[in-house]
Amino acid sequence: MLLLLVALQSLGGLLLLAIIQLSWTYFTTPLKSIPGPFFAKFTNLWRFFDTYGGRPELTHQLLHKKHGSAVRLGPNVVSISDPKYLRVIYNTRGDYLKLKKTDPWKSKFYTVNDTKVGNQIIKNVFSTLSNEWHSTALRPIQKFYKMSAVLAQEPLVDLTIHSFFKHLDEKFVDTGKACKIDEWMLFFSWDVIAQMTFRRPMGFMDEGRDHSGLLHTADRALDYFATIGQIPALDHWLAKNPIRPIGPPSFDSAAVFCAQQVMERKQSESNPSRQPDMLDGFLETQKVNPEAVTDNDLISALIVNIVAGADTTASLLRSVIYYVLKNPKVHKRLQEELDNANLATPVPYATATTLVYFDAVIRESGRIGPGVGLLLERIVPQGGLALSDGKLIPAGTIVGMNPWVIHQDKEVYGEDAASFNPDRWLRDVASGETEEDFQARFSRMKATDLTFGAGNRICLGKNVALMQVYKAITTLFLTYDMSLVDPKKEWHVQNSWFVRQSDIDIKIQRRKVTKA
Ligand code: HEM
Repeated sequence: MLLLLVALQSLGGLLLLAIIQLSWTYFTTPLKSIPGPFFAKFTNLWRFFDTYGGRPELTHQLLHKKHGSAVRLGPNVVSISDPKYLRVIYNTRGDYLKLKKTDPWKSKFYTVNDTKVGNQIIKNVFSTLSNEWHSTALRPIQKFYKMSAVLAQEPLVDLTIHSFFKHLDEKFVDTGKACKIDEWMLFFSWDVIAQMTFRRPMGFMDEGRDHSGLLHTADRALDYFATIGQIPALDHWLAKNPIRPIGPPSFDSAAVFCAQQVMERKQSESNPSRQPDMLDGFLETQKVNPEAVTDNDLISALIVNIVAGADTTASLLRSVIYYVLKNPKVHKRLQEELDNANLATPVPYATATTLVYFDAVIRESGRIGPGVGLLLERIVPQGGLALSDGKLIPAGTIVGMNPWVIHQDKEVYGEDAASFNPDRWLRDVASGETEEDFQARFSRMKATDLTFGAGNRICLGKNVALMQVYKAITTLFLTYDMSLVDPKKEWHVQNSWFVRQSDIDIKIQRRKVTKA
């Protein structure tokens, strides 16, 4: 009985302490005047559950509609939607850090993405919070992501497109079966990035399924990253638990695969007539400067290529296909442009970029359905962030923009910002828009585009992704007639930082006009 009383008293004490702490947070915070959901002002549990629900980008859109351009999503977290601040928060100086390790402010969202091998925490170019570490890691490999270097691998993309179409023909065109194009775009994107990286696909298209379980692992890892990233302190007790890690399945198999590729390549005879891939480039750099590029650095760079570059590209590919098939007029106009352009197949990247309407379709798909769907979190530096309404967001606050929110800005994208309309990326001759006005509007839209992030931490693989997408989509729409099995059905979307779309079943036939 006495024991029970003591337990109840202790529980009561703890509860009281928690209430005092929450009230203290609520009443003393300098962010009191920033509106937002009531519970978000006390605890990050609000955003944890919102993200767990799978569609946080929709909540963020609604909250900004209701409260304006600054919304509080956590006791120390503010979401910003005013495009004016995009170049302030995501600048090239990098003073709005993902967070310095020594900072007391505890964002650590990105560190959830670190991996733990034994007792060692392994960071990567994406997850690191330090600008110094970031520059050191990037310096030796950055040149391989420039468009000139990426173009040298175009034949490897062609090879993967040929293989993709062979599978589409055999499995769906010849049999008349419906194709789950959402899955096939994922198989394609993992195989194509592996081709460019190691001159070897991961085998998803050949198997026609997630034969290694890697795709499932990637999904679970992202679910974990997105949700636990809202209360990053939990990561220490879960995946990074010092005694027994409790978390998503690890990327061990991907790490082993990458390590094998490095070892095999080092042991194989060099063959100058072979199509070079990214690993060749990385190894060459290591030869010149072995201190700057260790084997571990190599493996880490290879893993990042696969992990950051496959799901994201699949997301954009699916967006384009879904929106085009949902909009028959857009589909028709796109096919007309492709048919009239006298294109070779697979379509060369340099030619694809000259197709004006196609380019508008890609930009619009990335705008309306960006592949990343949470705040790109940064920390306000010394001096704070002054908002135009006079409020000051103090140093140490976590701020960020969600591409799904900022891409809906009506002042930049027009009153119909919520709809899919590739025409917004073209000059509106019918209503008398001058070339000069169009260029100004176009530049503003581009400057507000956060599809690939911005500033010093902008997407490293943007050129890689664009080459894959421009080539695959032009060649796909040129070669096949595709339609949704049920044109009224909506796709399913799961936002786990990367946005995963599913339930896109299509019918597919070869078009008469072309032969691949
Ligand atoms: C359509 C495809 C892609 C999209 C939409 C996309 C989107 C993004 C975004 C929004 C960021 C910024 C994240 C932040 O600021 O928090 C980012 C960073 C990054 N992306 Fe991509 N990405 C794509 C493809 C790729 C590819 C193909 C690769 C690699 C080959 C890649 C590698 C990276 C890396 C390494 C970073 C971290 C850069 C840094 O912090 O310096 N991405 N990506």
